[in-house]
Amino acid sequence: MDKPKVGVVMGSRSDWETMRHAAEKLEQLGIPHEVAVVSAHRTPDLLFEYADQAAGRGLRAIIAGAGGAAHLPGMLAAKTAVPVLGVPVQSAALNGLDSLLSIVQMPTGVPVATFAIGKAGAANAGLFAAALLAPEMPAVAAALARFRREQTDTVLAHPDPRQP
Ligand SMILES: Nc1c(C(=O)O)ncn1[C@@H]1O[C@H](COP(=O)(O)O)[C@@H](O)[C@H]1O
Repeated sequence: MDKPKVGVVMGSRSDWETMRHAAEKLEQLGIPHEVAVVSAHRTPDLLFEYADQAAGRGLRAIIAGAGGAAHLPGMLAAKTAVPVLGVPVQSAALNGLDSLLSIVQMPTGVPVATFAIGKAGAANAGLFAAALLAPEMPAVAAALARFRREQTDTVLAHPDPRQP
């Protein structure tokens, strides 16, 4: 098994229904990745350990999803220079606006690349990680180019929205 290049982490198992869309894109594009629940609130020591070891283990990006008071992506970014891609998970109380604002409003000096709320954001975070890796992984570059071509072809093949 290839060493993981991307870590997909989330604050709770309940986030998997959203975050699986990131993992599926990585799988589809042939990117070795790992998946784990890591929480700034519930497992703070594990969070620090994960961040401390990320670069040394060869991770080139961390996709971090969390909902509500979504501190996970920002805390990871505080502890590692590995790029953190933050995915706001849709919350029950505030529809994910709380998650989005918690992730996007980072102080200067500690960036988190923030994606859209929910599964579209998760999928795009997976695609963005692929774009980060493409220059050093020709097979990923080719898979990404193929994905985009097929996406375009699908739209062009069905230009009339009245037709099924
Ligand atoms: N935002 C965070 C963090 C964190 O930021 O570290 N850890 C868990 N959570 C979030 O709490 C929500 C509810 O979690 P439960 O469903 O387990 O109660 C989840 O969306 C999770 O991401």
